Amino acid sequence: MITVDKLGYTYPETARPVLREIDLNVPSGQFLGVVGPSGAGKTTLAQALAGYIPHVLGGEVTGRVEIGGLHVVDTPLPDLVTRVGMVSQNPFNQISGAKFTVAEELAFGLENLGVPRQDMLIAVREVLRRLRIEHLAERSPYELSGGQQQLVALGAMLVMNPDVLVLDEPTSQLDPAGSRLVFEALGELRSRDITVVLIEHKIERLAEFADRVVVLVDGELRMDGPPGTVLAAPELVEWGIGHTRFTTAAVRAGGRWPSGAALPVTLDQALAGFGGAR
Ligand SMILES: Nc1ncnc2c1ncn2[C@@H]1O[C@H](COP(=O)(O)OP(=O)(O)OP(=O)(O)O)[C@@H](O)[C@H]1O
Repeated sequence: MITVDKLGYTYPETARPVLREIDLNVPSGQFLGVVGPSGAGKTTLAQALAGYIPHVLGGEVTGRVEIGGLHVVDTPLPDLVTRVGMVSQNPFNQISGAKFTVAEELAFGLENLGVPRQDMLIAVREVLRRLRIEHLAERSPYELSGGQQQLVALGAMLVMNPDVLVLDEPTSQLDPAGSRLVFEALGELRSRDITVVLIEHKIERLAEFADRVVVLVDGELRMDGPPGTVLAAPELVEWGIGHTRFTTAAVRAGGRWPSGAALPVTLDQALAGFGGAR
């Protein structure tokens, strides 16, 4: 569970806060999507949730961020990493550099925690299977494509079984099939009560998989609600985020979209609406 209370943040050596008065409660097991235009503060928010802010990046934090009851500012990073995992935009930066194979890389975090070898092997095998990367197990993490590295970076977090997983565009380098696989794997985390915060430009995927979506604009949370409501809001166009193809089609269809029906954000909703209009 995540509790954010009036969070504000200013980077070191800058004057203007990039996060302002953010209030956000995310219950255990919820899949939250975060959208917003470039420069809105999404990555900064992710870093504040994962404790990189202020523990690595410094700067000035106001308000509170709590992860599972731990106050992030007061908790040393090594204590936070067992609770919250972060997959950053650039998977290459997440490779430890200490290991020769993908399987060893995935085991690295558990090894540091002193998890018995047999349990470690079972956990690594399970993650390799879930992300369908068994064939990469003996490869060097440095030889992989960007998309494959994204899967390994995600696997390295999944294997730790954190309470909260924060992901910053984890599928940006993946093909559609790989991207779907990641969204499905994240969707399954609900049943393990893991909270997922996903920053994502692919809003069609969020429409399909997220329980809730928040919109960050210029460091402020401007909208918060179910994907069907938030992603169809007219303001998203004005803010440069845009709509899904299904919403756009219904808007452009004019009178052919049933009057009074909510605009669709997924393919199924669009088919149901247009089918009903026939
Ligand atoms: N290390 C830093 N020092 C100073 N300012 C920074 C730093 N990192 C980011 N910023 C500024 O903070 C603001 C928010 O940046 P952030 O990367 O969080 O936005 P974003 O919504 O993730 O954007 P994008 O979608 O382009 O990744 C921007 O104005 C950016 O220039």
